[in-house]
Amino acid sequence: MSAVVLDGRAAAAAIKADLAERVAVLRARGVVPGLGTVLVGDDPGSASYVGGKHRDCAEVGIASIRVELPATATQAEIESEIAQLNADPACTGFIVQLPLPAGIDANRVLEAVDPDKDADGLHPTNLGRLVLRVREEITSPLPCTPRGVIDLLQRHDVPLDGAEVVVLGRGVTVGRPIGLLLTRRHPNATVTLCHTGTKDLDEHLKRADVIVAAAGVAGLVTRENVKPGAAVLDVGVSRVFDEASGKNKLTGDVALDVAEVAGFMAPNPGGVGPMTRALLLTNVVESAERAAGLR
Ligand SMILES: Nc1nc2c(c(=O)[nH]1)N[C@@H](CN(C=O)c1ccc(C(=O)N[C@@H](CCC(=O)O)C(=O)O)cc1)CN2
Repeated sequence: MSAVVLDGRAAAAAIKADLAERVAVLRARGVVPGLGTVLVGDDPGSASYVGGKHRDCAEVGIASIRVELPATATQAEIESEIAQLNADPACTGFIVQLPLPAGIDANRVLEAVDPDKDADGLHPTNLGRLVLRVREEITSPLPCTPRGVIDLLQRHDVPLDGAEVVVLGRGVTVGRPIGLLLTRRHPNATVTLCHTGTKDLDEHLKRADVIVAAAGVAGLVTRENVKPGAAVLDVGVSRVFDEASGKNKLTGDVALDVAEVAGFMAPNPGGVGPMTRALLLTNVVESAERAAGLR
């Protein structure tokens, strides 16, 4: 078997084309959506992700506001920049790029963001809304990577009703929120949250119809622990030394030969990453539409 590729680049391009039309409608009404980013420190990976977010903004007509602080910035300095973005009418949504330097309390930083401008959907109020009022449509920003994972599965008609879904990783951007969102959208999916400390991980993986691997451990999922026909989405990122180039290389959680047994596979790169970026823009446009009374 050779897996159907869950092509995040193609799906993200379609989402961005739709957003460009919606931004044009907003602009015609005098509303210009604006994404703010707060980047603290000089991590090249984070700088590159933030750069990508602003290129995406330019593509769909969203204005960009960039805040950059040195790695020595204090908690108070970061929170002061957040307060300014909260108050800035040109900024309709913003994010603080994670991870933050050691010594900064990321929870306090996330809590300082106005929940209505929380483009990452990671404010406690917005995460809490995933738990409450389960029979109502969610009208607040949603966490981007979980939303991207579910969108990619739905676009390819991967069955989720009654599916056994194993999420690998307990981080705040993917592992913890994805079960909350998935069971809102597909109440009959059974979601198991596993991690590097899970006993008998292999048994959980072998039972799964869908695996979302976000543990950040290179090659953790191998073809031996994947059920034939399962959907496997590689969201993990780790840097591994590459003998050939003498440099560190970005590597996912899923071994490449898993594609020989899986039914669907979201590769890394080219799978969920581009969806994370596209859904961030979606959150910004949706916030602007809500503020303009269009939703
Ligand atoms: N505030 C946030 N910080 C972080 C998030 C987040 O969602 N919000 N997620 C990650 C980083 N991230 C976005 O910020 C992100 C990571 C990867 C990609 C992506 O498109 N990756 C490409 C490959 C890129 C490469 O080769 O360097 C892909 O998968 O094809 C987008 C966004 C942590 N921080």
